[in-house]
Amino acid sequence: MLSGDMEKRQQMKDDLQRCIDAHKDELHSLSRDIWSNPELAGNEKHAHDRLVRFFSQDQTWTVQSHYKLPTAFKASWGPVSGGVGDPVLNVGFLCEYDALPGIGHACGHNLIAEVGAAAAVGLKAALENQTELPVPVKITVLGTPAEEELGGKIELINAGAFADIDLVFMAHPAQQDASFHPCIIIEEMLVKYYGKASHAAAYPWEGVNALDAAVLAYSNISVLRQQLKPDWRIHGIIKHGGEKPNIIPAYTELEFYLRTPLLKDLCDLKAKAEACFRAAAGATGCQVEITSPTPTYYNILPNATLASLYESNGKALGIHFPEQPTSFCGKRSTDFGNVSFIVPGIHPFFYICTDALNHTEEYTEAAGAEKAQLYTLRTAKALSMTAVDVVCCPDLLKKVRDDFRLAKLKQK
Ligand SMILES: NCCC[C@H](NC(=O)CCN)C(=O)O
Repeated sequence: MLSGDMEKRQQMKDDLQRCIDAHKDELHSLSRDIWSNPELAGNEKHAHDRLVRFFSQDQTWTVQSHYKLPTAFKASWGPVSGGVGDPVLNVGFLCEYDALPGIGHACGHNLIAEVGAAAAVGLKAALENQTELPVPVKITVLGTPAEEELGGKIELINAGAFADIDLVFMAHPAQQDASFHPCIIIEEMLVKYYGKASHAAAYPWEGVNALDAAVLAYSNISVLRQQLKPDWRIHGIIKHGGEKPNIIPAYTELEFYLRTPLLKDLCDLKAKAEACFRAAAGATGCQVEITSPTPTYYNILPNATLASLYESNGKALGIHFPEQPTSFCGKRSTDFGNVSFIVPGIHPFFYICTDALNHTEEYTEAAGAEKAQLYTLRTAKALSMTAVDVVCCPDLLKKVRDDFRLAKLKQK
């Protein structure tokens, strides 16, 4: 027999599930439209407009397009319950929608957008008729572009977009369901070599070969890798290697990603990498310019209370959470990590009915397939149900906030 409070929460969870199911075709159309029109980081114009239209069709949402960033948006609803002047609990849901170059939505960000929209619409349905919540509740949906490049969430943090948000939820497609999986710190290094052109056959001795520097740099990093800790990563490309075989390259450009679990390790890895890049310049007589053009993505802070609630709600919906997620490793990164340092939240991973790996063409196909929908909507329901638990139970909200404070202390 459920207690009165539990009975009310269950009724709210039933309401949100019915609402999400009632909107399933519209939600699928939303993510399919985004999937069919892949746009790169910072250029998600169609996705932005489509999501703004999705929320604007319901006049009870207050929608701000081009919110602080050209392709970010904000949709707000509420507050409900409580009296004028009462502190408001602002629950945030994040939508990502940037694709990858050449392979479209190979990370399923179209489904991230669908999960965020569905969970927000579901929570609204659960709250609409509530007049006696512990605190007034507001819902904020943030369209957070450019996760794969630029770090849209970090720009939004710096612009104050998260200042009044108390909880934050999103979920990411993967190969299995996991309420938490470690995502690590990442920093990009852009390396430019400047040499001197000359005819590569007639007067090669007159040239200073920037491609030699690039090749040496790549090789230096490749041998450095043997001496790195097993959970560190460094990987890169030669973005520009020259114009023609008979012109000794005067300019080359390389892009590298450096990843470590902890910030102090990142400093160590950056120093080792920089030594590799400068050695290549010295060996060839080139000048070198080393920059970090995008902000550092932080690791995701865990929140045990939110993760446990998510698992409990997910299991009630039939989600299987493997003891140890095996088929995908944690060596990936996300700008949600930076959000997790300023707002308590969760970023679960969810199965979409494929064993394909992210950032592959097979995953792109899976992210646009009908069979991903059941798992996508189920994830949205679990997120929304978790939000219901927290907004209805001040003790849980306190535990969430305690977890957040403890996790941040452990980072020091
Ligand atoms: N330049 C940042 C790359 C982030 C990228 N993130 C992911 O793959 C996670 C989901 N999109 C990464 O390479 O880890």
